[in-house]
Amino acid sequence: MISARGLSKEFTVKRKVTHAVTDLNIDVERGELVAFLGPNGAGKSTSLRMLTTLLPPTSGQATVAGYDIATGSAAVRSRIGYIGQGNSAGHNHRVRDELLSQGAFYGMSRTATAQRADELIESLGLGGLEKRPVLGLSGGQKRRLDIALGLVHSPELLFLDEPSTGLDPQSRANLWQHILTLRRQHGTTIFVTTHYLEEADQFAERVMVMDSGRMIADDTAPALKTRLAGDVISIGLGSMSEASRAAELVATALPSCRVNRSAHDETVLEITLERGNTELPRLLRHLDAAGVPVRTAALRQPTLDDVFLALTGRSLRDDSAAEPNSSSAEIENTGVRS
Ligand SMILES: Nc1ncnc2c1ncn2[C@@H]1O[C@H](COP(=O)(O)OP(=O)(O)OP(=O)(O)O)[C@@H](O)[C@H]1O
Repeated sequence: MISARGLSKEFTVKRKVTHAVTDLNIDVERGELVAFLGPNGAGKSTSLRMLTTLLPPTSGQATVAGYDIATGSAAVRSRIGYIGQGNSAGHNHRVRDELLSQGAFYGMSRTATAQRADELIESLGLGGLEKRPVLGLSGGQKRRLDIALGLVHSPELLFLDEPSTGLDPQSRANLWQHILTLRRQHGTTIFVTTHYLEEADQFAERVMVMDSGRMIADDTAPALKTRLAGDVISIGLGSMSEASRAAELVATALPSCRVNRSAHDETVLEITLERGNTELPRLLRHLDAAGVPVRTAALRQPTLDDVFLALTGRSLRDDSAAEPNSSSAEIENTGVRS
Protein backbone atom coordinates (compact mmCIF):
# COMPACT_ATOMS: atom_id res chain seq x y z
CA MET A 1 0.00 0.00 0.00
CA ILE A 2 2.86 2.35 0.78
CA SER A 3 6.43 1.98 -0.35
CA ALA A 4 8.78 4.93 0.11
CA ARG A 5 12.50 5.03 -0.59
CA GLY A 6 14.82 7.83 0.43
CA LEU A 7 11.97 10.32 0.69
CA SER A 8 13.33 13.70 1.82
CA LYS A 9 12.01 17.23 2.13
CA GLU A 10 13.93 20.42 2.75
CA PHE A 11 12.35 23.81 3.33
CA THR A 12 14.36 26.95 2.70
CA VAL A 13 13.08 30.05 4.43
CA LYS A 14 15.23 33.21 4.25
CA ARG A 15 18.23 31.12 3.21
CA LYS A 16 17.83 28.90 6.27
CA VAL A 17 17.41 25.25 5.29
CA THR A 18 15.26 22.94 7.43
CA HIS A 19 15.68 19.22 6.81
CA ALA A 20 12.08 18.37 7.67
CA VAL A 21 12.30 14.74 6.49
CA THR A 22 15.50 12.87 5.64
CA ASP A 23 15.80 9.55 3.79
CA LEU A 24 12.47 8.06 4.79
CA ASN A 25 11.95 4.39 3.92
CA ILE A 26 8.51 2.95 4.59
CA ASP A 27 6.67 -0.25 3.65
CA VAL A 28 3.06 -0.68 4.68
CA GLU A 29 0.99 -3.74 3.73
CA ARG A 30 -2.69 -3.68 2.79
CA GLY A 31 -4.93 -3.71 5.88
CA GLU A 32 -2.23 -2.65 8.37
CA LEU A 33 -2.89 -0.07 11.09
CA VAL A 34 0.30 1.93 11.55
CA ALA A 35 0.90 4.66 14.13
CA PHE A 36 3.41 7.35 13.29
CA LEU A 37 4.86 8.90 16.45
CA GLY A 38 7.29 11.69 17.16
CA PRO A 39 7.64 14.99 19.02
CA ASN A 40 6.53 18.34 17.57
CA GLY A 41 8.51 19.19 14.46
CA ALA A 42 9.73 15.60 13.94
CA GLY A 43 8.50 15.61 10.34
CA LYS A 44 5.31 13.54 10.62
CA SER A 45 2.95 15.95 8.85
CA THR A 46 5.52 16.69 6.15
CA SER A 47 5.85 12.93 5.51
CA LEU A 48 2.08 12.56 5.32
CA ARG A 49 1.80 15.53 2.99
CA MET A 50 4.38 14.01 0.64
CA LEU A 51 2.71 10.57 0.69
CA THR A 52 -0.68 12.15 -0.03
CA THR A 53 0.82 14.15 -2.97
CA LEU A 54 0.14 17.51 -1.32
CA LEU A 55 3.82 18.35 -1.17
CA PRO A 56 6.51 17.35 -3.71
CA PRO A 57 9.55 15.67 -2.13
CA THR A 58 12.98 17.26 -2.55
CA SER A 59 14.35 13.80 -3.35
CA GLY A 60 13.39 10.14 -3.13
CA GLN A 61 10.34 8.31 -4.40
CA ALA A 62 7.21 6.57 -3.21
CA THR A 63 4.29 4.56 -4.47
CA VAL A 64 1.01 4.85 -2.63
CA ALA A 65 -1.95 2.54 -3.37
CA GLY A 66 0.07 1.27 -6.34
CA TYR A 67 0.83 4.64 -8.01
CA ASP A 68 3.88 6.85 -8.03
CA ILE A 69 3.29 10.03 -6.00
CA ALA A 70 5.16 12.13 -8.58
CA THR A 71 3.74 10.79 -11.85
CA GLY A 72 0.40 9.37 -10.70
CA SER A 73 -0.81 11.92 -8.18
CA ALA A 74 -4.43 11.93 -9.49
CA ALA A 75 -4.61 8.13 -9.22
CA VAL A 76 -3.14 8.25 -5.70
CA ARG A 77 -5.62 10.92 -4.60
CA SER A 78 -8.62 9.00 -5.89
CA ARG A 79 -7.59 5.95 -3.85
CA ILE A 80 -6.71 7.53 -0.54
CA GLY A 81 -8.45 9.55 2.15
CA TYR A 82 -6.54 12.26 4.00
CA ILE A 83 -7.80 13.84 7.17
CA GLY A 84 -5.53 16.70 8.17
CA GLN A 85 -5.26 18.51 11.47
CA GLY A 86 -7.85 21.24 10.82
CA ASN A 87 -11.58 20.67 10.50
CA SER A 88 -12.36 20.31 6.84
CA ALA A 89 -16.12 20.84 6.88
CA GLY A 90 -17.65 24.27 6.11
CA HIS A 91 -19.08 25.68 9.32
CA ASN A 92 -22.45 26.81 8.04
CA HIS A 93 -23.12 23.71 5.98
CA ARG A 94 -25.25 20.86 7.18
CA VAL A 95 -23.68 17.49 7.97
CA ARG A 96 -25.35 15.44 5.24
CA ASP A 97 -24.93 18.20 2.61
CA GLU A 98 -21.20 18.25 3.30
CA LEU A 99 -21.00 14.53 2.62
CA LEU A 100 -23.03 14.90 -0.60
CA SER A 101 -20.76 17.73 -1.86
CA GLN A 102 -17.72 15.60 -1.12
CA GLY A 103 -19.14 12.71 -3.19
CA ALA A 104 -19.87 15.11 -6.09
CA PHE A 105 -16.30 16.39 -5.81
CA TYR A 106 -15.06 12.84 -6.35
CA GLY A 107 -17.35 12.44 -9.38
CA MET A 108 -19.70 9.92 -7.72
CA SER A 109 -23.32 9.65 -8.90
CA ARG A 110 -26.05 11.24 -6.76
CA THR A 111 -27.53 7.89 -5.84
CA ALA A 112 -24.18 6.38 -4.89
CA THR A 113 -23.24 9.46 -2.86
CA ALA A 114 -26.56 9.53 -0.99
CA GLN A 115 -26.24 5.83 -0.14
CA ARG A 116 -22.64 6.25 1.00
CA ALA A 117 -23.48 9.36 3.05
CA ASP A 118 -26.19 7.46 4.91
CA GLU A 119 -23.89 4.49 5.53
CA LEU A 120 -21.20 6.77 6.96
CA ILE A 121 -23.66 8.74 9.09
CA GLU A 122 -24.74 5.42 10.57
CA SER A 123 -21.28 3.88 11.03
CA LEU A 124 -19.69 7.01 12.48
CA GLY A 125 -22.48 7.60 14.98
CA LEU A 126 -23.73 10.82 13.34
CA GLY A 127 -27.37 9.68 13.17
CA GLY A 128 -29.78 12.47 14.19
CA LEU A 129 -27.23 15.15 13.25
CA GLU A 130 -27.77 15.05 9.47
CA LYS A 131 -29.37 18.49 9.30
CA ARG A 132 -27.26 20.13 11.97
CA PRO A 133 -24.84 22.88 10.79
CA VAL A 134 -21.23 21.84 11.34
CA LEU A 135 -20.82 24.82 13.67
CA GLY A 136 -23.22 23.18 16.12
CA LEU A 137 -21.28 19.91 16.46
CA SER A 138 -19.09 18.97 19.42
CA GLY A 139 -15.34 18.47 18.91
CA GLY A 140 -15.70 14.68 18.75
CA GLN A 141 -18.64 14.88 16.32
CA LYS A 142 -16.65 17.25 14.07
CA ARG A 143 -13.72 14.86 13.97
CA ARG A 144 -16.06 11.97 13.13
CA LEU A 145 -17.56 14.08 10.31
CA ASP A 146 -14.02 14.78 9.06
CA ILE A 147 -13.38 11.04 8.96
CA ALA A 148 -16.68 10.47 7.15
CA LEU A 149 -15.65 13.12 4.58
CA GLY A 150 -12.36 11.34 4.07
CA LEU A 151 -14.18 8.05 3.49
CA VAL A 152 -16.96 9.10 1.09
CA HIS A 153 -15.15 7.71 -1.97
CA SER A 154 -14.36 4.40 -0.16
CA PRO A 155 -10.56 4.81 -0.15
CA GLU A 156 -8.35 1.77 0.30
CA LEU A 157 -5.97 3.76 2.45
CA LEU A 158 -6.76 6.39 5.05
CA PHE A 159 -4.23 8.92 6.38
CA LEU A 160 -5.19 10.53 9.66
CA ASP A 161 -3.09 13.38 11.03
CA GLU A 162 -3.61 13.53 14.80
CA PRO A 163 -7.31 12.66 14.69
CA SER A 164 -7.85 12.76 18.44
CA THR A 165 -5.85 15.84 19.46
CA GLY A 166 -7.92 18.22 21.57
CA LEU A 167 -10.64 15.69 22.37
CA ASP A 168 -11.51 14.61 25.90
CA PRO A 169 -10.59 11.01 26.83
CA GLN A 170 -14.13 9.72 26.30
CA SER A 171 -14.45 11.25 22.81
CA ARG A 172 -11.00 9.91 21.96
CA ALA A 173 -11.99 6.39 23.00
CA ASN A 174 -15.23 6.72 21.03
CA LEU A 175 -13.39 7.97 17.92
CA TRP A 176 -11.01 5.05 18.09
CA GLN A 177 -13.87 2.57 18.35
CA HIS A 178 -15.25 4.03 15.10
CA ILE A 179 -11.85 3.83 13.40
CA LEU A 180 -11.41 0.20 14.47
CA THR A 181 -14.93 -0.73 13.35
CA LEU A 182 -14.36 0.84 9.91
CA ARG A 183 -11.21 -1.11 9.57
CA ARG A 184 -12.85 -4.37 10.60
CA GLN A 185 -15.75 -3.86 8.20
CA HIS A 186 -13.84 -2.61 5.15
CA GLY A 187 -10.24 -3.74 5.64
CA THR A 188 -9.06 -0.13 5.16
CA THR A 189 -5.34 0.43 5.61
CA ILE A 190 -4.84 3.14 8.23
CA PHE A 191 -1.81 5.34 8.71
CA VAL A 192 -2.25 7.62 11.70
CA THR A 193 -0.06 10.19 13.43
CA THR A 194 -0.69 10.73 17.11
CA HIS A 195 0.84 12.38 20.16
CA TYR A 196 -0.97 9.96 22.43
CA LEU A 197 1.42 7.11 23.11
CA GLU A 198 -1.26 5.01 24.81
CA GLU A 199 -3.37 5.11 21.65
CA ALA A 200 -0.52 3.91 19.50
CA ASP A 201 0.30 1.20 22.02
CA GLN A 202 -3.27 -0.01 22.33
CA PHE A 203 -4.54 0.15 18.76
CA ALA A 204 -1.70 0.07 16.25
CA GLU A 205 -0.16 -3.15 14.97
CA ARG A 206 2.97 -1.28 14.05
CA VAL A 207 4.63 1.78 15.45
CA MET A 208 6.98 4.02 13.51
CA VAL A 209 8.91 6.61 15.49
CA MET A 210 10.33 9.77 13.92
CA ASP A 211 12.75 12.22 15.43
CA SER A 212 14.41 15.21 13.79
CA GLY A 213 13.18 14.18 10.35
CA ARG A 214 14.45 10.61 10.54
CA MET A 215 12.73 7.31 11.21
CA ILE A 216 14.37 5.89 14.32
CA ALA A 217 12.21 2.82 14.99
CA ASP A 218 9.69 0.67 13.13
CA ASP A 219 8.22 -2.44 14.76
CA THR A 220 5.34 -3.72 16.86
CA ALA A 221 4.95 -1.95 20.21
CA PRO A 222 5.73 -5.13 22.25
CA ALA A 223 8.87 -5.80 20.17
CA LEU A 224 10.10 -2.22 20.59
CA LYS A 225 9.52 -2.36 24.32
CA THR A 226 11.26 -5.70 24.76
CA ARG A 227 14.20 -4.77 22.55
CA LEU A 228 14.72 -1.19 23.61
CA ALA A 229 13.14 -0.42 26.95
CA GLY A 230 12.95 -3.33 29.42
CA ASP A 231 10.83 -3.53 32.57
CA VAL A 232 11.29 -1.05 35.41
CA ILE A 233 11.41 -2.16 39.06
CA SER A 234 11.17 0.62 41.63
CA ILE A 235 12.26 -0.16 45.17
CA GLY A 236 11.92 2.22 48.08
CA LEU A 237 14.57 2.19 50.83
CA GLY A 238 14.48 3.70 54.30
CA SER A 239 17.28 6.24 53.83
CA MET A 240 19.80 7.64 51.35
CA SER A 241 22.57 5.45 52.74
CA GLU A 242 20.43 2.32 52.44
CA ALA A 243 19.59 3.35 48.86
CA SER A 244 23.32 3.65 48.05
CA ARG A 245 24.04 0.24 49.60
CA ALA A 246 21.06 -1.29 47.72
CA ALA A 247 22.27 0.27 44.43
CA GLU A 248 25.68 -1.41 44.86
CA LEU A 249 24.09 -4.78 45.69
CA VAL A 250 21.71 -4.59 42.72
CA ALA A 251 24.48 -3.61 40.29
CA THR A 252 26.59 -6.55 41.46
CA ALA A 253 23.73 -9.07 41.39
CA LEU A 254 22.39 -7.94 38.00
CA PRO A 255 25.31 -6.49 36.01
CA SER A 256 23.24 -5.98 32.82
CA CYS A 257 20.56 -3.80 34.48
CA ARG A 258 20.50 0.02 34.69
CA VAL A 259 20.08 1.54 38.16
CA ASN A 260 18.93 5.17 38.59
CA ARG A 261 17.64 7.21 41.52
CA SER A 262 14.02 8.30 41.08
CA ALA A 263 13.76 11.97 40.05
CA HIS A 264 11.00 12.39 42.66
CA ASP A 265 12.56 10.62 45.64
CA GLU A 266 16.25 9.79 45.96
CA THR A 267 15.57 6.94 48.39
CA VAL A 268 13.80 5.12 45.52
CA LEU A 269 15.86 3.13 43.01
CA GLU A 270 14.58 2.54 39.47
CA ILE A 271 16.05 -0.59 37.98
CA THR A 272 15.62 -1.21 34.25
CA LEU A 273 16.03 -4.82 33.22
CA GLU A 274 14.52 -7.71 31.26
CA ARG A 275 12.00 -10.13 32.78
CA GLY A 276 11.20 -7.86 35.71
CA ASN A 277 8.46 -10.19 36.95
CA THR A 278 10.90 -13.05 37.62
CA GLU A 279 13.78 -10.84 38.75
CA LEU A 280 11.74 -8.85 41.30
CA PRO A 281 11.29 -11.67 43.89
CA ARG A 282 14.95 -12.68 43.50
CA LEU A 283 16.06 -9.11 44.01
CA LEU A 284 13.96 -8.70 47.13
CA ARG A 285 15.35 -11.93 48.65
CA HIS A 286 18.90 -10.82 47.80
CA LEU A 287 18.53 -7.41 49.46
CA ASP A 288 16.76 -8.96 52.42
CA ALA A 289 19.55 -11.49 52.91
CA ALA A 290 22.14 -8.66 52.78
CA GLY A 291 20.30 -6.86 55.57
CA VAL A 292 18.88 -4.01 53.46
CA PRO A 293 15.15 -3.77 54.18
CA VAL A 294 12.99 -2.83 51.20
CA ARG A 295 10.01 -0.63 52.12
CA THR A 296 8.11 -0.66 48.84
CA ALA A 297 8.48 -2.42 45.51
CA ALA A 298 6.70 -1.84 42.21
CA LEU A 299 7.02 -3.40 38.79
CA ARG A 300 6.15 -1.30 35.76
CA GLN A 301 5.86 -2.58 32.21
CA PRO A 302 7.69 -0.31 29.76
CA THR A 303 5.72 2.27 27.80
CA LEU A 304 6.41 3.66 24.33
CA ASP A 305 7.77 6.72 26.11
CA ASP A 306 10.44 4.49 27.69
CA VAL A 307 11.23 3.30 24.15
CA PHE A 308 11.62 6.90 22.94
CA LEU A 309 13.72 7.70 26.01
CA ALA A 310 15.99 4.73 25.29
CA LEU A 311 16.35 5.80 21.65
CA THR A 312 16.90 9.53 22.12
CA GLY A 313 17.59 10.21 25.80
CA ARG A 314 14.50 12.46 25.84
CA SER A 315 10.88 11.93 26.82
CA LEU A 316 8.23 12.11 24.13
CA ARG A 317 5.43 12.54 26.59
CA ASP A 318 4.18 16.06 27.08
CA ASP A 319 1.76 17.04 29.82
CA SER A 320 -1.26 17.10 27.56
CA ALA A 321 -0.72 13.50 26.57
CA ALA A 322 0.19 12.26 30.03
CA GLU A 323 -1.93 9.51 31.44
CA PRO A 324 -1.25 7.17 34.34
CA ASN A 325 0.14 3.80 33.33
CA SER A 326 -2.59 1.34 34.16
CA SER A 327 -0.38 -1.72 33.80
CA SER A 328 1.86 -1.06 36.78
CA ALA A 329 1.43 -3.39 39.71
CA GLU A 330 2.46 -2.32 43.18
CA ILE A 331 3.62 -4.81 45.77
CA GLU A 332 4.15 -3.91 49.40
CA ASN A 333 7.17 -5.46 51.09
CA THR A 334 7.48 -5.12 54.83
CA GLY A 335 11.20 -5.78 54.84
CA VAL A 336 10.86 -8.48 57.53
CA ARG A 337 13.58 -11.06 57.21
CA SER A 338 12.56 -14.61 56.46
N1 LIG B 1 5.92 24.93 4.91
C1 LIG B 1 6.99 24.92 5.70
N2 LIG B 1 7.97 25.84 5.55
C2 LIG B 1 9.07 25.83 6.33
N3 LIG B 1 9.30 24.91 7.28
C3 LIG B 1 8.37 23.96 7.48
C4 LIG B 1 7.16 23.91 6.68
N4 LIG B 1 6.42 22.84 7.09
C5 LIG B 1 7.12 22.27 8.09
N5 LIG B 1 8.29 22.91 8.30
C6 LIG B 1 9.31 22.56 9.29
O1 LIG B 1 9.64 21.20 9.08
C7 LIG B 1 9.84 20.52 10.32
C8 LIG B 1 8.88 19.34 10.42
O2 LIG B 1 7.55 19.83 10.57
P1 LIG B 1 6.28 18.88 10.60
O3 LIG B 1 5.06 19.76 10.66
O4 LIG B 1 6.36 17.90 9.51
O5 LIG B 1 6.47 18.13 12.00
P2 LIG B 1 5.43 17.27 12.83
O6 LIG B 1 6.17 16.09 13.32
O7 LIG B 1 4.21 17.00 12.01
O8 LIG B 1 5.06 18.23 14.01
P3 LIG B 1 3.67 18.40 14.84
O9 LIG B 1 3.56 17.19 15.68
O10 LIG B 1 3.91 19.64 15.62
O11 LIG B 1 2.56 18.53 13.83
C9 LIG B 1 9.64 21.56 11.40
O12 LIG B 1 10.91 22.08 11.74
C10 LIG B 1 8.79 22.62 10.72
O13 LIG B 1 9.01 23.89 11.28
